[in-house]
Amino acid sequence: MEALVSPSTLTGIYRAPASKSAMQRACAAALLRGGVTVLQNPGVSDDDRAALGIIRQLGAQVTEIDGTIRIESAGVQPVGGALHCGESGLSVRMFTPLAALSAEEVTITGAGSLVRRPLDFFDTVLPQLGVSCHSNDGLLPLKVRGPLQPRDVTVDGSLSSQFLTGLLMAYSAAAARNVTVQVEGLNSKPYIDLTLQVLQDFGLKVPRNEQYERFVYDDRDQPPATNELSYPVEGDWSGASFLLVAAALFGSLEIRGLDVFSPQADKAVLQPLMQCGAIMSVRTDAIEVRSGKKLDAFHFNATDCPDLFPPLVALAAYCHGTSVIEGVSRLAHKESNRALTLQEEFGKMGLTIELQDDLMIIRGGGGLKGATVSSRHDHRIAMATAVAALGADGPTTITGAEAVGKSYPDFWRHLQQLGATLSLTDNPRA
Ligand SMILES: O=C(O)C1=C[C@@H](OP(=O)(O)O)[C@@H](O)[C@H](O)C1
Ligand SMILES: C=C(OP(=O)(O)O)C(=O)O
Repeated sequence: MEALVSPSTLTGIYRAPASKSAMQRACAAALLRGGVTVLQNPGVSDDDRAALGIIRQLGAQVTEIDGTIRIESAGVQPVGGALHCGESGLSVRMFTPLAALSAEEVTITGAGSLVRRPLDFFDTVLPQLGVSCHSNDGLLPLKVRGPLQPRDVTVDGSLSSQFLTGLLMAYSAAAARNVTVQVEGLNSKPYIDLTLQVLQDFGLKVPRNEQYERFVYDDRDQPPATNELSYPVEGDWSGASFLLVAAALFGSLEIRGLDVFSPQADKAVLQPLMQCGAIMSVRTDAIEVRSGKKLDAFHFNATDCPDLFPPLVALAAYCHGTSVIEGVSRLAHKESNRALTLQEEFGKMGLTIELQDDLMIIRGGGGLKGATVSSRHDHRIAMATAVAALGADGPTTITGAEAVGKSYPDFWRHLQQLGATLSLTDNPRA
């Protein structure tokens, strides 16, 4: 699919979609806690659908009722011995240790860019926990056979926090006692806060977080969950960050459905927006953002919130001066190698981006030109180029526009509803 986006301004009230990070964790936690959970405001992205499919494959009954999702579970009980993770990095990394709670062999597969994303962590760590694990040289498909036994272990958290999320969920489900997960070089730390928050919300055992270096399970038992749990999935700061940036540059939006106290990493988008001088008012019920001021360059460290690079590149393109975003090394293993993809695709619109070690240096304020760019099958590249296109000197064609489905299938419709001039066609050129 192609999106043709013309220069436009956005106005109105915007409601953020459900966070896929929160939704996928909620699916896992509902499977693990057992009994009945009803998810309110469930996510509808491809990654959310993958997580729902996975918990079915792990034995849960999932029913959609009047815009909610009812999950009934008796714990991890694999059905059919296969897990399909779609293109979701979080799903493969979080659900693999959960599948390994069972004594049955489970084969884990994925699609698209996921088949190139590293999983060596499991080859190293799972055998130390009594799990037999065979990967395709550190890639999918994976075969695991548990049952996983929580033990003291030291793991590497530098490539991705998602492995640790999976491990902590598995330890909590196995009611780990007197064991410690030690982590070296953890990145994307707020995602672990979100994991711990979800464990807490679902009544699962929560380890003590010692400076993101040790996660300590004490000797207490966790009381069994009894009552039905109704869980509202929180709004998505990651998807909304594109609209926050768009409003700061080209319009005026009242953004609702975001929890300003959320542990989500991408809430940090407010910092560079404030630093560059965006006109904003942040309240607990809504965030108002509008354009109208010349924005200045900013310096921001995105090591712990790497998904903010794409929207922040769109922001930096229109900020006057040289903006610097730190944390480039975190982008190598996303849906695309995002540092290079951003450099190449924004380059087509006339933006100069330099990559220097861990720094992305963006020379903004010179205006962008309408061009033909590709999402490179990466949802966040499609959304970032769309935001940038709103201020370009002519129309921009974004090929592979369907990529947004991974996290935010309503993205194009929402942009249109807020006043963007855009059309979608089914041309499959990518
Ligand atoms: O746990 C999560 O929900 C995620 C963690 C982050 O990954 P890393 O920990 O690999 O940085 C983030 O980039 C990804 O989109 C979602
Ligand atoms: C990298 C992402 O997700 P995941 O790692 O879960 O595939 C993302 O949403 O940008």
